[in-house]
Amino acid sequence: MNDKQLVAIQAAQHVQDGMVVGLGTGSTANYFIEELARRHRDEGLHITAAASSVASTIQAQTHGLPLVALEHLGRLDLYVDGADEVTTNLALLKGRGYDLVREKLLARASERFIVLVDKSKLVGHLGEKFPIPLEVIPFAWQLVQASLQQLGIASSLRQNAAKDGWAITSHGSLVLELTLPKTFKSDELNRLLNDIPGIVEHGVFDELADAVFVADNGQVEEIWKRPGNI
Ligand SMILES: O=C[C@H](O)[C@H](O)[C@H](O)COP(=O)(O)O
Repeated sequence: MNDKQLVAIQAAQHVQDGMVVGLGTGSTANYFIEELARRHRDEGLHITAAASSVASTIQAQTHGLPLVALEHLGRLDLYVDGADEVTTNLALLKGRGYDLVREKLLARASERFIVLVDKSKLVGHLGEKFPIPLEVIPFAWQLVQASLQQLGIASSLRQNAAKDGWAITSHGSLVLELTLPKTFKSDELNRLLNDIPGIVEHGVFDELADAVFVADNGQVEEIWKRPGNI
């Protein structure tokens, strides 16, 4: 069993009967969906799931999890997802995939948000290893880029790796990737990006995670924001 699978199985133990559970996107979240489906099938665990992307919808359908559309949700009990970077104050960088909007909606609407990473994702500040992704309304990308330039932040459109052209999200947005000229505190960066019109959503998840489960060579450490809140 690899570290991503290990941490996902541990997170699935936090799911209780009757919960509404948000399903993240990515390779780690896929292991969580598999384990949740196994508990649903083998242990009769009764849950309702909400998917954060087209990819996690298909993963849940393939494994036979009952899904509810976001339109029908007012709140969730638990959201479980991976992340690209995690700081010591549990701020996250997400969005190497394409589904920031639904991911942040679910993270915000959930009673608890558990993040699953391996040790390689721990960083000193956001943007240390990856550019910060922004989903932007297609007709606004140059205006958003100009707003960023005024703040001294360079950005470029994400390319579609599989074919010529630009990356397009599930909601038809373009993706701008930012290279930060200096180290920003996560709350400062969050505020700054929230203030720019034309940005649909961005990859800085500040003050949203309740716990980060970190896998390291077959061991899992659970870091809870409020100790004892397990
Ligand atoms: O949009 C992508 C999500 O933020 C993923 O949760 C993140 O990229 C981590 O993915 P993985 O679990 O595959 O490392």
